[in-house]
Amino acid sequence: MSFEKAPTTAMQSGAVLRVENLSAWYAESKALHGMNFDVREGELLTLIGRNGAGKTTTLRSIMGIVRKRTGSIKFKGDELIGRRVYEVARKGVGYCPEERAIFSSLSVRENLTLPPVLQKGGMSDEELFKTFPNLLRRAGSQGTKLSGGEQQMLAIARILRNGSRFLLLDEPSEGLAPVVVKEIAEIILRLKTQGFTIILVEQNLRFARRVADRHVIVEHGKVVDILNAAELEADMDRVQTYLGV
Ligand SMILES: Nc1ncnc2c1ncn2[C@@H]1O[C@H](COP(=O)(O)OP(=O)(O)OP(=O)(O)O)[C@@H](O)[C@H]1O
Repeated sequence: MSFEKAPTTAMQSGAVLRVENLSAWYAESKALHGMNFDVREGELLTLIGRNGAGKTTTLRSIMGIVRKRTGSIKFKGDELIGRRVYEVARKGVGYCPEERAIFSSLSVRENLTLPPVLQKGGMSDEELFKTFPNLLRRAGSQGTKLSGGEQQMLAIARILRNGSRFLLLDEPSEGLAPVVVKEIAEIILRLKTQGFTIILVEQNLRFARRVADRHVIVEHGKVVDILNAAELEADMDRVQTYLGV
């Protein structure tokens, strides 16, 4: 598999998202234990770590899906802790869950147009279909009839249409064939070039390496290391040790 190299991000300005001492719970069970990291405008950051490390919980905590949290999550200076999911979404944060959440009985077009536009500047249907030509071909097909890759594209397209400029993508490559993974990587790189800010949870290190500016390594609900793309390339052993591969 070969990817184009990620475009270098222009010197990033300040943090658009700042996570400080974030802890989170599922009922009485603590899943995050004081996470600290930030994301700069236009940056593509990955969360990497073993199964159960807390990557998905971090995205769900930012989005407000996990409600029981302490610490601070500041988005453009506003505190997100205490906010409801719809309020976070209205601020321009889009979440694409691992399970993709496609309405199976609806067509591609209906899946795209059903959710409300939350922010001005969402992609028009024309732009969307240009970015995702496969979806144009399948516009009338039912959600269940789509391949895994098409479902992933639809899930991403949906949050672009609603105007989100800050994207939380949970394992978009999961379960997809290498050729489709490559297509998704190219779409993500294009979004980055267009100025979207992205947090990507990814187990596929090869995929993560090709698209990201920085990598946040998560272990037992904590950030144990942060490496930029060049540092990761220079010290793959370090990352592989974290991942246990
Ligand atoms: N709905 C839930 N209820 C209770 N515990 C949960 C729930 N979801 C996750 N957990 C627990 O929280 C911890 C962090 O899980 P999380 O899904 O965030 O990890 P992850 O790094 O995303 O791993 P994976 O790639 O396996 O999803 C794990 O111990 C997991 O068992």
